[in-house]
Amino acid sequence: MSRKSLSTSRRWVVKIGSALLTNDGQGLDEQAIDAWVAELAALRQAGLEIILVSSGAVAAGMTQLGWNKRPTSLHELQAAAAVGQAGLVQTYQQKFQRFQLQTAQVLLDHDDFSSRQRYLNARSTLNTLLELGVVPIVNENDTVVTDEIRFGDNDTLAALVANLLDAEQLVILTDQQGMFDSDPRNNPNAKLISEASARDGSLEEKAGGGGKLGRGGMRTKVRAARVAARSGAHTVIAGGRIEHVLSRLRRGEEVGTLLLADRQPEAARKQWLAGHLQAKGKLMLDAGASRVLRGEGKSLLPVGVTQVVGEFTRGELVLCCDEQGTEIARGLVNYNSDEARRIIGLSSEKITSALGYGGDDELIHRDNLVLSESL
Ligand SMILES: Nc1ncnc2c1ncn2[C@@H]1O[C@H](COP(=O)(O)OP(=O)(O)O)[C@@H](O)[C@H]1O
Ligand SMILES: N[C@@H](CCC(=O)OP(=O)(O)O)C(=O)O
Repeated sequence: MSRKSLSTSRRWVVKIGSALLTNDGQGLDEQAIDAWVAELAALRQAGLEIILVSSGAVAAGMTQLGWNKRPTSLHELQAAAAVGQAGLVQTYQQKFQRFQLQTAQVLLDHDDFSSRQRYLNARSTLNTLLELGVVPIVNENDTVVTDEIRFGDNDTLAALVANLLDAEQLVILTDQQGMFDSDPRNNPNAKLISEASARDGSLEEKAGGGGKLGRGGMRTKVRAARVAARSGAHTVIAGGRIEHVLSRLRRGEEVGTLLLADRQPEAARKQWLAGHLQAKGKLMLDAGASRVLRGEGKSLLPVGVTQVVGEFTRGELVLCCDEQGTEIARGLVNYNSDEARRIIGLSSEKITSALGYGGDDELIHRDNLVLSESL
């Protein structure tokens, strides 16, 4: 059943990562881009709506500026992205034109997802482009974001775009055949995972970081699958160098790793974006925790909580309130209310001794937390 959804879905977000797009850092891999564009164009012409999330601005800019080492300072990365983004989009534009397809550049940042108005605006523009038959090419707006708010990797951005547009499928193309049970760069015996639930907690332990060109590695891809699953989108992580990878996926062939969403799209969407869940309790936060949640989008740790109000079980929705009692976020809690009462105020390493058994470090993981202003 699971691979069948790839053949029947109508809207895909396809993400192509930096590790794939560049010739080992020596500019854009034009031949590879030719092959993906040909496949994407064929899928589009067969009626599948495609949103392309493409990395490569920094890598392309580095070559144009004659730099052979990726800079570490934000301002140099931004300068490289500003130079490279133009060339990147122009490359796609020319290649899609051969198939009589128009492209559009869409640069998004964190604020576009957290502000309801900008979120709705981005959604309607992207939907209009799709209705017009245009292929939107999305990247992070690297030149304006700051360290605190940038996604950094495009896996997260692609998952949020899948949420935004109710895509049924997120396809992440990378430089490995898919997700392995450990990083194949370090373990030659690593085995490819064919299928798992996007919410399988053990995946993150098997996922390592990225290579010298990519940003997030497998870790951000696993997290992206979980984010995509919120709106019901399944995720495939597959090798971008596999011949005809996209058409093979479309045919339902067993390529790469399929991470299944285990919620229906409508339910997930209502829960997370329209805020339709009934809150079962409240966590009162100290000033530090409120600041971190609001400003940095981090997980909520027990140490920052001063009081637990109401009764709830693990996995239920609770409100997070600041010292004034104002709701600042809501999320799905990792402990029931009794356990939460026993661990609040404690640092994460003390959770096991307080409860007599081990559990999550966070009271609410950031993937399960939404700031209330974004609802
Ligand atoms: N369990 C795993 N399975 C596959 N790849 C993994 C795993 N853990 C870490 N990786 C690494 O993730 C890298 C891909 O991520 P990244 O370098 O960020 O590329 P991209 O630019 O495509 O996002 C691979 O080259 C691989 O070495
Ligand atoms: N926005 C950046 C992409 C960041 C990046 O490399 O992400 P990823 O492809 O997920 O490793 C760029 O265009 O260079």
